[in-house]
Amino acid sequence: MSFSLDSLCEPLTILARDAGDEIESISRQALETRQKSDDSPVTAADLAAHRCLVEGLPGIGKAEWPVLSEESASVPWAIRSGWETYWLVDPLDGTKEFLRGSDQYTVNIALIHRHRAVVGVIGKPRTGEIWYGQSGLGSWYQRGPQTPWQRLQVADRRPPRLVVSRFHRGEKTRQLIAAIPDVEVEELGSSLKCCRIAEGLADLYPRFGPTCEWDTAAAQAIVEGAGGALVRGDDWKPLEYNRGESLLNPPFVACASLDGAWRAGWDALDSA
Ligand SMILES: Nc1ncnc2c1ncn2[C@@H]1O[C@H](COP(=O)(O)O)[C@@H](OP(=O)(O)O)[C@H]1O
Ligand SMILES: [Mg+2]
Repeated sequence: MSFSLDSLCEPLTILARDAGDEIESISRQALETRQKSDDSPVTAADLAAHRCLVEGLPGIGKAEWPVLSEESASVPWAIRSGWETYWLVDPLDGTKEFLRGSDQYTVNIALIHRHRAVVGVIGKPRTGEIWYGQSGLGSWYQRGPQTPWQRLQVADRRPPRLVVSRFHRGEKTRQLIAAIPDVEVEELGSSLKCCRIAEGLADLYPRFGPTCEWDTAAAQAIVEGAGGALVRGDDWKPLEYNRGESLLNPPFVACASLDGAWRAGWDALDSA
């Protein structure tokens, strides 16, 4: 790509914090909730963050890069199929967590180039924390606007530490947990599960239930930048983006290592 990705870090970080401020300025008590077709909620906070990102992104990177947002995702495949480089965003990932008063929701911004997530930014609006990653090159964490960036590196522990969704788990996740001896399990909302892996504080995030491309893109760049992987659960290849009409991801795992101590439990599940 004839573009210096390093120059994106500062403006993307500022934009993710601005979108987070939009979310925080809206009182969750007064929120009206509408259900989307996949039965997930959408609120004025999602829409305020969406507007902030859609207005801000064309001024970052190249103006001609399109923006695909969870809140404006109905771009026909006939148009999307011509996109080589575009922004893929989830303005408020973890809306259910937001509505229940938890702080486990995020703003996700990814740059996709030729079907791969090359840059990812995840902001945690309640705390002002930011995770930034460039796939294969490095990932960093910043606690707040004036604090230094820290380099992230995955750590592969035995016995493995799993992170799972609080609301979207399913029977197969339960079976996997039962199949891994001495496993530790932490429940966490949104893409923060992948941030935990990038930080070296978790080893595996299995996701068998449905997710959309904007849920994983930023997280994948950050996990890969920290030395980990985010792969399909069937062929172990990295998740790819904008490959067809559907924006649903297949089942996947994010992990510190594909040969982690959890793998025997996974293989036993597959052959059962
Ligand atoms: N039936 C479904 N189809 C598609 N995506 C779904 C879904 N159920 C949940 N999700 C995705 O899972 C995300 C929440 O994940 P988690 O439980 O790990 O926090 C939701 O993010 P949003 O809150 O952005 O809608 C949503 O995108
Ligand atoms: Mg989401």
